[in-house]
Amino acid sequence: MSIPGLGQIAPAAVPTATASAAAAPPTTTQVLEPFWEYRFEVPHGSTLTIKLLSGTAEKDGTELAPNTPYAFTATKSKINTWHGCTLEISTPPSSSSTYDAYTSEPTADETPLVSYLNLHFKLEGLRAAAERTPGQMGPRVLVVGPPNAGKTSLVKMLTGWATRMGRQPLVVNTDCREGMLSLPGTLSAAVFATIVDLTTDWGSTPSSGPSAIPVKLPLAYYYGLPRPDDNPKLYRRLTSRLAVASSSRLADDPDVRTAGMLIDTVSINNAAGKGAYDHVAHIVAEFSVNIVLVVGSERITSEMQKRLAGQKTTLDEPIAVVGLDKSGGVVERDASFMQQVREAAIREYFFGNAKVTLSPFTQQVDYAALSIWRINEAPATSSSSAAAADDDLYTPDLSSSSSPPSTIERAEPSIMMQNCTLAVAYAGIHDPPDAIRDASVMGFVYVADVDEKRRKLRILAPVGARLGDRPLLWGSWPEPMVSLVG
Ligand SMILES: Nc1ncnc2c1ncn2[C@@H]1O[C@H](COP(=O)(O)OP(=O)(O)OP(=O)(O)O)[C@@H](O)[C@H]1O
Repeated sequence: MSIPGLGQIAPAAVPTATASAAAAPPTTTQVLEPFWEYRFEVPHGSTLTIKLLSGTAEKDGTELAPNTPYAFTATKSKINTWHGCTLEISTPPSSSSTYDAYTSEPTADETPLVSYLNLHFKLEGLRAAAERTPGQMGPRVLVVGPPNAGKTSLVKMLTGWATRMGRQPLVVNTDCREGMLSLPGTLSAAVFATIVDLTTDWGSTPSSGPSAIPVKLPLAYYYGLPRPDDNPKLYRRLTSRLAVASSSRLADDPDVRTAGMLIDTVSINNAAGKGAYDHVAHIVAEFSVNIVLVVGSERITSEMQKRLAGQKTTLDEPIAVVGLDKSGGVVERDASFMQQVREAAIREYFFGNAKVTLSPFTQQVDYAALSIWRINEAPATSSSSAAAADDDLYTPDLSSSSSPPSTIERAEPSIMMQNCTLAVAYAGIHDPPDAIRDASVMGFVYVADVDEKRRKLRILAPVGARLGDRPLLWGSWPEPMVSLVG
C-alpha cells in the first residue's frame, strides 16, 4: 500500500506478547528507521499506550521522554523520529477497538516533515536576527489551508520546535470550531515557554486542579458560533481584540517579541467565497503577519499571493506567501468524532481527566440573579458584502472609532439553555453591551437543569464563586451536550 508523498508503507509490528499472557494488554514493538513516522487512530472509549524504548521520537514537535508510558484516547495522530527509535505499543483489553498502526518508508525528499523542519530553521534565523536588533519583532506566521490539511499539526510542530530551542512564541488560535487551551467557540492566545502535554491536543484547559506539566494561561474571547461567517462583524471584532492584546504582549516581553507569533486559522474550503479570504486578510493586517504558510492547496496559495501582492505589514515589511505540501498522513475527523472531542473537552473542564479528578460546584440560581447575554448569528447581507467588496483586499472597518452595533442582546433564562456551556465574561453586569461583548473570558459554567416553573437554574461551575456578579455569554458553539450530569 502506498500513501502519496510518503512511499511504501511497511507494517513493522512485531508481537511480543506471549499466548500465555492472555490477560496482559497486547503489546507490540515498532521499530522506526530515521525519518519514519508511526500513525495511529484511537477511537473514543479506547486507549493506546506508547512508550519510547530506545532512540528519540516526537509527537507534533514535542519529544517523548524515554521509558514513559503515554496514554492516548480519542485522537488521530503520529509519532515521528529523525534518528530512529523503538516504540512499545500496548492496548489494554478494555479498549473497544484500535486501528492499524503504520510506518512509512524513510524517503527524505518525499516527507513534508523535512520541509517543515527547514522552515522552522528559517524562522529560527529570523528570530536570531530579531534578537540582535533591539525592538525588532520575530516572525508573525499565519497558517492557512483547506480542511484536514494538517494546519494545526504544523502550528503545533513549529511551537514544539521553537520551545525546545528556548524560544517563547505566542501561539494564537483563530479557529472558532476548536479551542486552544480553552473550550471550542473561543479565540485564544498563549505564550508557550514550556513543553506541551503530548497526550492532549494543546495541553489541558487551565482548571482548578494541579498539573504535572506547567499550565499555560490563555487570553480567550468567546465568539460562540461555529463559523466566522455566522457573524463576520463579531468575528473580526474579536480577532482584532486578540490582535491588540497579542501585540502588546510582544511589545512588553523581549523574549516573546523575538520568538514572534504562530497563528492557526479556520479552514478555507473549496466553496469558500470572498468572505473566507477577507477573514484571512483581516487577520494578516491586524496581527502584522509577515509570513503566510499555505498547506496543501496551490489554489489557495495563488489566491493569497494575488491578494497580498505588494502589501506591506504595519512595520513596512513585505508579506511572504509560502506554499507547503500536505502530509499524506493527515486524517479526516468526521462530524461525530469532532462532536465527541468537544464533549470530552467540556467534560474534562468540569470533571478533570484520568490524571486529575475535579469536583465542580453546583448552585441553584434564580433567573433574576443572572445577567445572560445571547450571541446572535448575523451573517453578512448581500448589500453589506457588496459594500465590503469594493476593495479587493481587507479594508479596516472595525477601528474603535467605528464600533459596530452590538451583536449581543440580553436574554431571559429558558429551557433552551439546558445542557449549554456559557462563558463568564471579564466585565461587570452594569457595563454597556459593547463592553460585555468585547470582554475576555474568565471561565465557563454549565447549565445542568432549567426549572421553568420555579424559575431556577442548576449550574455547574469549576469554582464556588457567586454567579450573579459577572455577565454570562450564551452562544450556540459548542452545541448543547446530551447531558453532563445525571
Ligand atoms: N502525518 C500524520 N499522520 C497521522 N495523523 C496525522 C498526521 N498529520 C496530522 N494528523 C492528524 O490528522 C488530523 C487533522 O490534522 P490537523 O488538525 O492538523 O488538520 P487541520 O488542517 O488543522 O484540520 P481542520 O480542517 O479541522 O482545521 C489530526 O487528528 C492530526 O493529529
